[in-house]
Amino acid sequence: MSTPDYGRAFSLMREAAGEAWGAYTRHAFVEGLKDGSLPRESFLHYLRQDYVFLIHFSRAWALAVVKSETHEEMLAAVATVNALVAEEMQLHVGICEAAGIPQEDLFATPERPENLAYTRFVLEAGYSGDLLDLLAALAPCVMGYGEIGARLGAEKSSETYADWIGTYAGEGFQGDCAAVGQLLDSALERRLGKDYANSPRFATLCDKFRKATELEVSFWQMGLTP
Ligand SMILES: Cc1ncc(CO)c(N)n1
Repeated sequence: MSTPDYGRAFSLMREAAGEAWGAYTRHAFVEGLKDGSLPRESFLHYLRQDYVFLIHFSRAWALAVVKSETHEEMLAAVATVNALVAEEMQLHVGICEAAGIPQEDLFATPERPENLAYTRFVLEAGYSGDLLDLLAALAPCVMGYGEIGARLGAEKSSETYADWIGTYAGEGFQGDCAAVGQLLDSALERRLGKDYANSPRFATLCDKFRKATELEVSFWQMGLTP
């Protein structure tokens, strides 16, 4: 299976993240989703935490609207806020409701430190930086799940977590990843020029990308320990 193409900047940042990228996208939790061996309890625990994650993640994308400098950037950020709140969070509500966890309980889930660390890291990148700092911290979440979804959609050996896999492998989410990849490329070119990859600033953005990737690894690990 070929890896989906989410743009030039994403490829460069993923490359610069080194081993952390594989540790994230091929984590034991992910392999357990693929072959169905992940315990249901871990999955539901992860989903509850991820619902809280998505609340703060949506706030971070709303901050991307605030930090936008063009109408086009605003449109891309607004579309992502909507995809998160109106589509992805609905998946969590649906699966948890079917498992007997009502939506009110989901919203009141006590936040685990790994979850808190990740989302506040992303928000902080946006509060104290510009759109580039924020996007560098947001990109691993979006495109990482895009890569995982595409691979598991092609390689899964069990239907146990097919709903979850289908959400991230599907056209909707894959389209969101492509759009975020384009936003990242154009935001970089607008602020740093076409040769952005050789600017000193790019190295600091790659650091943010790598840090967020490491926080994704911790998030999966947290999922394995209900
Ligand atoms: C932790 C985490 N990262 C990324 C995504 C994809 O939006 C998600 N739902 N949860």
